[in-house]
Amino acid sequence: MPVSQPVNVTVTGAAGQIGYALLFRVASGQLLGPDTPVRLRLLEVPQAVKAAEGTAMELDDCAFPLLAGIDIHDDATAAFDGTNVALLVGARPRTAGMERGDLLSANGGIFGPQGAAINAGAASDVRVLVVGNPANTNAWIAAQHAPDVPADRFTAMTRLDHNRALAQLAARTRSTVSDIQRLAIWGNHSATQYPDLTHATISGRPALEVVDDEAWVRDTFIPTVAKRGAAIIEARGASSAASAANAAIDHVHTWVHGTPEGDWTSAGVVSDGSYGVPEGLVSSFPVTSSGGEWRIVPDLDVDDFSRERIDASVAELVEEREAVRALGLV
Ligand SMILES: NC(=O)C1=CN([C@@H]2O[C@H](COP(=O)(O)OP(=O)(O)OC[C@H]3O[C@@H](n4cnc5c(N)ncnc54)[C@H](O)[C@@H]3O)[C@@H](O)[C@H]2O)C=CC1
Ligand SMILES: O=C([O-])CC(=O)C(=O)O
Repeated sequence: MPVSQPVNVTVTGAAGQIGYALLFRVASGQLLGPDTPVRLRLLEVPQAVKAAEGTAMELDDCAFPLLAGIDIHDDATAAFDGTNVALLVGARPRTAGMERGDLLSANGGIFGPQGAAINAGAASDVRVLVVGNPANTNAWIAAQHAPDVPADRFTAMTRLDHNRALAQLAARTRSTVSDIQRLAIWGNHSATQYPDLTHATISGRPALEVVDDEAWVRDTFIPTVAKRGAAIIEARGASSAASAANAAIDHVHTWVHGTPEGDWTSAGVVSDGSYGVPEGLVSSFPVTSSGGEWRIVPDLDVDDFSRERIDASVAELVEEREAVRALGLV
């Protein structure tokens, strides 16, 4: 990615609540670093373009030295033309009475064309992060419509789950999040996800030994992390926004700048068949990043409990993929 030339960052759903928490941080340099100017490309549906214009006015008013310009679009082809980083946040949320198939169908109608637009015009180094739910399957749909873009450029966000797990474990063990390494989220960004402590360490000691309470891990830690999105909605009356934006910043920053030596993080990436996850599915794995590429952490031992949890979440991903196929969306 160029350092002196502005990097084009396209954000879809720019007028939504995550968009509002995300754009200012991108423009201030937190996404790509303090030496990289950015040009923002905002994509919204026509009825939300005016709100996006309001956000753009506020971005101007911040006088960010790294912000090289803002373009606002209601057309995906224009919004992704020449884009280097695509943050696909805008999605059709689930509303009362909506079945899973309806949600997949509505989002297939968004992420298929956006994948095609990325295929048609994005820069050759494009990196895509899908935040909009169902994030893994939306990323898979977009990738299916972008045959000329290497599939590993399409990723789904499970960094929020990873960060939630770090916070829960730190609180329980009276440690800090920086003491914790090698925690992992596996599977789907949904309630079936598997937050895995079996390889995690806290200040170098096995996390499970520090916790020393299997029942807490099984009955409290895992469900708390997996259902945190619903708990935030219940408490706030709206879904996670600032923490989701923060995780998107973390995901792309790590992708571009790498993981620290000896540690890893979690991201939804296209499976290469590792750990029995069918090739091609976008599943969360423990991953490292270096040279701008994610790599699934190889050769981890998977115990019986973990195997069962990973398989259950991956089964849900397979079901989503089959439902999308049955709907004729790919
Ligand atoms: N992966 C994750 O960890 C998380 C994912 N999410 C998901 O992120 C998505 C966005 O959340 P919020 O910002 O809170 O929603 P929101 O409803 O506040 O904003 C969504 C925005 O997307 C726009 N939009 C809809 N269709 C679009 C299209 N085809 N092109 C461009 N823009 C479009 C809407 O006009 C709206 O402004 C939701 O799907 C939510 O479930 C939220 C939190 C965490
Ligand atoms: O649960 C939701 O609707 C939003 C979400 O993905 C999360 O907060 O993890």
